[in-house]
Amino acid sequence: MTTGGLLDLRPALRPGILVGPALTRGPAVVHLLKDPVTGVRMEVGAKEHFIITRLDGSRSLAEIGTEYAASFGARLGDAQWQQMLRLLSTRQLLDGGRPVAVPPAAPADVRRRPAGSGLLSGSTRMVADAPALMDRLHGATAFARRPAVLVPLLVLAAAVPVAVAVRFGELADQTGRLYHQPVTLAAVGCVLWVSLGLHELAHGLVARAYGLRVGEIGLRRVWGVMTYLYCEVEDVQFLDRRGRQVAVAVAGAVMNLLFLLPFWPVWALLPDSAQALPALGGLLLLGTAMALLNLVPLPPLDGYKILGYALGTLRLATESRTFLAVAAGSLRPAKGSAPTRGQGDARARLRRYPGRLRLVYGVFALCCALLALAVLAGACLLCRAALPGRWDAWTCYLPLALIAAALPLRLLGLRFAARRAASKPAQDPPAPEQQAPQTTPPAPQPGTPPQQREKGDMKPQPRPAGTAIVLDGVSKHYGEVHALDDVSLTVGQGEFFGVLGPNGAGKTTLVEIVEGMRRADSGTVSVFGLSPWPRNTALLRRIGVQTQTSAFFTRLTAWEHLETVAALQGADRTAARHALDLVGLAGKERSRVDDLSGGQRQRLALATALVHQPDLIFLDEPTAALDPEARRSLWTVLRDLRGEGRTIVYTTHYLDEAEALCDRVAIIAGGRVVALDSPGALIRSMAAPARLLVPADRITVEQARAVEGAERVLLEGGEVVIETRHANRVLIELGALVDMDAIQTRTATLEDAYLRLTASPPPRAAGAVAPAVGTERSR
Ligand SMILES: Nc1ncnc2c1ncn2[C@@H]1O[C@H](COP(=O)(O)OP(=O)(O)OP(=O)(O)O)[C@@H](O)[C@H]1O
Repeated sequence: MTTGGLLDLRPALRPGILVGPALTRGPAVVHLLKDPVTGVRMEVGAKEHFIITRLDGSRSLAEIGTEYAASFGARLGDAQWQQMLRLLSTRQLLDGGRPVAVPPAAPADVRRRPAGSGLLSGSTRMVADAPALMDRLHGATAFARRPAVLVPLLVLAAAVPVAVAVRFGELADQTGRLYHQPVTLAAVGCVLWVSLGLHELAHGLVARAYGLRVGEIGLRRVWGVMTYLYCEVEDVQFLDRRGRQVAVAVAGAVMNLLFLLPFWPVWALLPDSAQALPALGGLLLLGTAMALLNLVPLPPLDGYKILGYALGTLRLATESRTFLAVAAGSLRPAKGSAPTRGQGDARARLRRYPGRLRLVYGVFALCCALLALAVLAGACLLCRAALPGRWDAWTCYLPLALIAAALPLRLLGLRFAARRAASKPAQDPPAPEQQAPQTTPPAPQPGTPPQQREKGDMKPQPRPAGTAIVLDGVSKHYGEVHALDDVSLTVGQGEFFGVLGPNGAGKTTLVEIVEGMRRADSGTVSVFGLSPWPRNTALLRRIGVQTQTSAFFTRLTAWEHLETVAALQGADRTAARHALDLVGLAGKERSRVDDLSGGQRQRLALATALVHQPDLIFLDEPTAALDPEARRSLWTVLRDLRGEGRTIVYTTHYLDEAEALCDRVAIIAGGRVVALDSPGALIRSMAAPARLLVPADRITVEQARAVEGAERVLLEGGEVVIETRHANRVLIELGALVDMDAIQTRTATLEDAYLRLTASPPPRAAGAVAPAVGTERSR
């Protein structure tokens, strides 16, 4: 590939691409990017953002490069520009690039009712055209946005909690009486339910006023005990001013307080003997409490969003937890005089947090702990107030007693569920986690050609935000063989995570421990917040495992096989159809399994792992033994899966595949993680030289050696290969000797980085090579 003219290009970002302001996630500064056509969201680092915001069609890459060098003190090489452009192009973000592949509209029940969403939990869309409704409401409420109306309204809303505080005694007394009037209490509950609906609409209206879109309005059911109106507001984090983001989030609570205003004068004017007093007093007190409780900064309440927006942080709670874990890890007492490897890593990670963020995450964690204590204390006081006098002496300890009783019950429940799963896994009810509504991102269009390799730090944003897998200090040995040694890593939800390493490195052991098929000797493993060992029924349905030796019902047709697997998994025929379509076997449903080609069987194995729509998929070399074309077309399927927001853990020996597909890879050698980063970052970190290839009949080895900047010259086949870290300079020099079209540039690949990293693996503990006798092996 020739590079001449690259820096003269003047690319532009496609119009309409949303680029968000700076946010902090963990110790890093990131920006969100969203393609409004495909709905795909990504996170980019500050440097990528710097470049992307300058791609306006008027500036050349050379000019942007100069600005970049002035700001970051480093020049971007051709290889980096190529990576960046390729990445933007494959993500269809460049103007005039590949036509945008608009994802097909998924059927409403697929979008709104993912696996686990049912009668008791889930969401139902209530408004056909939510944006149009919001437009009309926006017009109708224009008067309220005038400062002359808005400011007094806000003052009145703020006055409501003050008034409640002043008249708290009377209101509490009347609320107490309300609890003895169940019918009136239910009526008050209904009024508050209406207030909750208005709360959601208020979020939508303020968002609409700032030009945001309301995606959907509907009813959400939670565990069959609660139903409430929701209004999905999109892209709040893309608003350029934090004040506006906060305004969208705070609007709901303000609406709840405004809703109470008309009831105040009625309540104040009623005589003391009026029968309606408990209802009105209860409404005012409970309505205000509802509004204020919503402002508590804990997820998923509005107060948490407000705090995140105000501080400009992403996933504050998760990142605070991570920060605490890192801080605790760095303090862990060392076994000997020197810090342990894990402790050293934690200290290095801790140093990456700037002082302000340490304060933010630390204070947030502390406040959460205090809030939890305050809630517990509040519950104790409530018990004391609500229960009859003779219990007074000890009723205040009731919440504590309940928590103490709930813990062993919960543990018992988990054990029971695990045993049940072991005996008849197919008939377990869906896990509650799975029933929680979740947004399925649009899948890329079927048939989209396989994308090119994607490197660099730009990663699609994991959806939904959160962690899928956390391993902390995991070790495993088989007799004398230490298969895993103090492995710690985290896989984000929605991440495509590669596990690479030479034979015997410990990959299978690692994956099997996460799957819950093996028990770690030490360390902790958590999958979606739960321990996978012993086999955890709540996790079984969220995990799909594809192995190279997937068992098939070979005498059945592909469709019968999938239908059978779906039935065993408790999934319906729609799920089997979805899985079959997803892997591109739609035309093969009538073929018998043993008549399928190797590639088609691999696809069927994938469909088998997917049939119950798991959130986390383990893939073990799904493209092994496939021809190049079949491999590439399976890549498309895997990308589609990734596009659906699923988390994928991918074990492979094909490094080109890992480079093309994975957001991050962990390279394991000798039972340890020797590198963990995005393929692009790993390649850069190894600073491997670029290779320039010139046909041997155009240049001699001696001439090539004489070129300034050439570090190593080899004769490979019919090519003279020049290795250099100064490809630009060498290219210019070579241009004087041979025609530019004859030069091919090969930038460093993940394979180069991998070979260097695994060249001298850390020594495995005693007896690493010889497998121990008598231990079990399941794969
Ligand atoms: N059940 C077992 N009993 C004894 N030793 C084992 C057992 N399972 C794995 N090992 C050893 O543990 C080490 C790690 O094995 P593991 O299968 O996890 O590596 P791997 O990276 O998956 O290898 P491959 O690339 O061949 O699949 C190897 O030295 C292996 O011989």
